[in-house]
Amino acid sequence: MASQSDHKATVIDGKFIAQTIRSEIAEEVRQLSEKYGKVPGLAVVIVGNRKDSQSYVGMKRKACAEVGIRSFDMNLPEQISEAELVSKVHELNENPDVHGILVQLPLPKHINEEKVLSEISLAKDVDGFHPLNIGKLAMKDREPLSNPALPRAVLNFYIEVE
Ligand SMILES: Nc1nc2c(c(=O)[nH]1)N[C@@H](CN(C=O)c1ccc(C(=O)N[C@@H](CCC(=O)O)C(=O)O)cc1)CN2
Repeated sequence: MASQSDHKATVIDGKFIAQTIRSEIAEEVRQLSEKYGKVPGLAVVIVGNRKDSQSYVGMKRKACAEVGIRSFDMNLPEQISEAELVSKVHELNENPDVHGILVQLPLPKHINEEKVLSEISLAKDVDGFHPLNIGKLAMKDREPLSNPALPRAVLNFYIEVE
């Protein structure tokens, strides 16, 4: 039986691993653009002025820029209605240059988060927060969208290539 002393602690260098993954993604994005003329696009939607949310969103937009993913910034006012926000999500669903959508949480109290998240196209749900993606609803007559053949840069994006 293995004793505790048989196990050596390994220090994980998270910054190095993150940098390695980002470099790999940057290369995959470059190849995707070169081969198919398609640049992955991520829409980052933020509602209101919460400092923490703004900071997370800023980091996500910066990370996109670093690897060559085009980010579509949508900064919406705190007072936006649920119906208006859903309509913005629908616009992004229809935009062929937007391959991934994330809505920063939490949303203001007057907005039903689950309703908004359920309006994000399943194919563009980068957070995987859609009720179908988190398994709150059963998949009916649908093929799972995750395709292991897609490179990591587009794992959560769905880009149709000819
Ligand atoms: N659309 C989304 N909204 C929110 C998410 C999300 O994943 N998608 N998560 C949080 C906010 N958030 C990112 O947006 C986030 C919060 C906290 C952390 C985290 O790892 N915290 C660590 C500290 C990390 C560090 O210091 O480097 C911790 O708490 O231990 C990551 C992401 C809500 N909204």
